[in-house]
Amino acid sequence: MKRLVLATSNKGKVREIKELCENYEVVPYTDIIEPFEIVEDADTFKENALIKARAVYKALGDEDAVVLADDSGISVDVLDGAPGIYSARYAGENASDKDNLYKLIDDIKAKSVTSSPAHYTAAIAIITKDKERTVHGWMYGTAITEARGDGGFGYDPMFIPFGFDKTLGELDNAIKKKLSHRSKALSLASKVLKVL
Ligand SMILES: O=c1nc[nH]c2c1ncn2[C@H]1C[C@H](O)[C@@H](COP(=O)(O)OP(=O)(O)OP(=O)(O)O)O1
Ligand SMILES: [Mg+2]
Repeated sequence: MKRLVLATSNKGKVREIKELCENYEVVPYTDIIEPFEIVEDADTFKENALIKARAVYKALGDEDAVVLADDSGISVDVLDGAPGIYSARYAGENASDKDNLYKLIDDIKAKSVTSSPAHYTAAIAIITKDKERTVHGWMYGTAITEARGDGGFGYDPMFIPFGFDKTLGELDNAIKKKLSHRSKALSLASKVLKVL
């Protein structure tokens, strides 16, 4: 089985990517080398995914490694697309998922609405010795001003995917697996990986 090293320290992403890439031995880089800080200072999801994948590829020092990074976030229409690429640090540099979630709820409430169209974006970068590749996936829906359910991670308790009336915190995991920005991006990524 081909080994895929994930350039992430987000346990929610690791769990989802493992579930979605059954044909690979998926290993977070933190299982191989000491975790280190990666500064995600680009201004697009794509460039930030490349920064993470390049940093881990270099740190592994194994030219045959296949490294996959995910940079993702939620964009809320009523907030002109915020937090977007700043999703992980919306409530501050060391903010927890909960801090970010409740700040987003407060900021939507401050617009005097109880919901807003929103979408998730995932950019996936894959690096091998000869090439860098990127793919994207999106999931559209509604951001609401309360947290419901504890499934998924991050902003999932306040996100209702289009066509449903429950949040990703409440819905069965199988639904997110089918619909998510990450699963769509990974489905394209799997086509890239097949030709490696
Ligand atoms: O499916 C999702 N369900 C809920 N929330 C999500 C999802 N996908 C991304 N998100 C949120 C979490 C975090 O606030 C930000 C990602 O930030 P992002 O920098 O890509 O990830 P991270 O810092 O947590 O881990 P790492 O950079 O090590 O991969 O968007
Ligand atoms: Mg990050």
